[in-house]
Amino acid sequence: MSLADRIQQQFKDSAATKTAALAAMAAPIEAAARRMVHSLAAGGKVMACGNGGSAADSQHFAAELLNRFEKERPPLAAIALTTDTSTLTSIANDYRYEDVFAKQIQALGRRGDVLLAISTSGNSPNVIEAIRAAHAHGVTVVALTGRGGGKIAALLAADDIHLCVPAERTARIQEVHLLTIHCLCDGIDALILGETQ
Ligand SMILES: O=C(CO)[C@@H](O)[C@H](O)[C@H](O)[C@H](O)COP(=O)(O)O
Ligand SMILES: [Zn+2]
Repeated sequence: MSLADRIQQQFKDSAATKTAALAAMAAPIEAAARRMVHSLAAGGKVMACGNGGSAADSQHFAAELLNRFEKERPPLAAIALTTDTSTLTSIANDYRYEDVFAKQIQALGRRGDVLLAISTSGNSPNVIEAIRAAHAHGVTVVALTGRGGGKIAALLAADDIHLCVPAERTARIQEVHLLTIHCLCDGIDALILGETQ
């Protein structure tokens, strides 16, 4: 296959994955946006975590909430747990890499907060420990996964929300994760600004 053909195939696969994901994900994305607005309106905050590309997604989402997405509205309480290298390296060095997000949630998590836990495989141990810490502190989990949700699917509580991309390939899953994050930002803004009910 030529390089041009490979590129064309990636675009086609990405578009097809997004179209296939719509049916499975639209309703839980709506529920997640409503849950986040409910938490923010009650004085809660949204925390986000993940590894690699999902760490970047966590930061992308937190920045769009705290600063702005597409419209003027008040800054929203959001934090990525992936950014403070002193915190991350000291927890990984003194305890375990599995604890890098969980310990931050133990310190910062309050009942009614929301954790956006991102993992394409659903199997990253530090994201799993973050979900356990969230449950222990009354923090609702919105899990953004793929590949059936892996171990995270079995770990979620009844009132958690699972946004699972019906795809197997990490890159395609991540592309739907970014679309999902932008749907959440758009939905949160529309609810806060009274543009939708
Ligand atoms: O962006 C990519 C691959 O596209 C990588 O950086 C990827 O995020 C990393 O391998 C992560 O460690 C994968 O973790 P997870 O999605 O399985 O939780
Ligand atoms: Zn990537």
